[in-house]
Amino acid sequence: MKNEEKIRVGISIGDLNGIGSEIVIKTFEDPRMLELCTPVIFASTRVMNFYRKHFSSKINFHEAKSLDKIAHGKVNVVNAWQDNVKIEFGTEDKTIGEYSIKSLEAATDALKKEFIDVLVTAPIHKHNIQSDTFKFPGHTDYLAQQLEGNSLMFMVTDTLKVGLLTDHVPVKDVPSHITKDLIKQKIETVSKSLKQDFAVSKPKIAVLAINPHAGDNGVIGNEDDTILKPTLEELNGKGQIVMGPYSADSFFGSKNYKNFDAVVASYHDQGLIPFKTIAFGSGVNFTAGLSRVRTSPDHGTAFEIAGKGEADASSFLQAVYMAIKIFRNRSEYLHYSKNPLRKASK
Ligand SMILES: NC(=O)c1ccc[n+]([C@@H]2O[C@H](COP(=O)([O-])OP(=O)(O)OC[C@H]3O[C@@H](n4cnc5c(N)ncnc54)[C@H](O)[C@@H]3O)[C@@H](O)[C@H]2O)c1
Ligand SMILES: N[C@H](C(=O)O)[C@H](O)COP(=O)(O)O
Repeated sequence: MKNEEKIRVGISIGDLNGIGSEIVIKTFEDPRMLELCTPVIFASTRVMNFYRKHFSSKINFHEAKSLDKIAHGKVNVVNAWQDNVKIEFGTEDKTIGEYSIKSLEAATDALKKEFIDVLVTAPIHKHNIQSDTFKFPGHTDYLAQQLEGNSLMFMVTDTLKVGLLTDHVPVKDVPSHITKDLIKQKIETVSKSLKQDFAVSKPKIAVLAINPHAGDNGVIGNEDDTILKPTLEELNGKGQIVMGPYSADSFFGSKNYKNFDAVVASYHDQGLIPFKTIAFGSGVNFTAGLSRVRTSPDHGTAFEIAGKGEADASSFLQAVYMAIKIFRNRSEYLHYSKNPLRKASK
């Protein structure tokens, strides 16, 4: 990216029958957004114009005929398909699911080839995206395979950050996934992301217990004593500030989370219920730990309100802001860590 150019924000359109199109249009119909960034929507001009009419929006789309024709100052649309697609808001449809994957694949390819700087994904429907060729439970898992690094589902706002040890894992399988190596890798990723993506120089991290009341000395499970505690001790011995395991039930109610830069939860709902309760609408789902930046809003396809003009676009807007902020922080961090200030000679 040249310095004088705006950050190019790639957008995968998500499930065409969900609220993705509405939140994307609501976000970019404000012309001030074009002063901040250059949006590039991966869908089709035909389908985007259908949405424009449906939502009676004044937004104008610019068809970028190829990735090197992305125009600054415009809301670009790259055709990820040419077909005529029938939209039926609120309907789960396998064929529609295929278009969400075409959009995601085209956007990911552009991200890898650096035609876009960051990726913001509108919500997909996890059931109708499944096929013989696409068997991922979500964006995080797909991008983990496409990009370099160790992925981490990191739910973030400016003041609350929750990372997960396990993400799209059925509850019955959670304990077998939580190994010492996984804990070390995820906490290391949280720590690195706090430094490079959020400019926290000495991260302070809290870890939630796996079992109720941290197992109560083995009365309610022993994983906290046998796996989590010794691993946290080891990490602390290496200079990280990692505290816990804390009983998860009272951790957010007591406001203890405010004492930390990030909280690590053992499994999806342990972390996402408090996060979405506190931050629904302003929260952002960030895939940390990978070679490129991807964010998304903290909600799904919301089929029951799709097409009605009722969708709240604030979380998508925050996802765009957050992707830009992380991209800038990371670029700065990488620049300065490659060129550290020389020590003064004695
Ligand atoms: N990033 C993603 O792609 C993503 C994120 C979460 C869920 N999902 C998927 O979406 C599908 C539906 O999931 P769900 O029903 O559990 O969650 P959901 O977020 O779609 O809906 C939960 C509730 O919140 C409401 N809601 C959600 N977003 C809203 C918005 N922007 N404005 C107003 N109300 C909103 C919905 O109407 C519903 O009542 C599932 O397949 C799920 O896996 C995808
Ligand atoms: N766990 C996410 C959430 O509830 O917001 C959601 O499933 C999306 O996951 P991906 O980002 O992997 O699609």
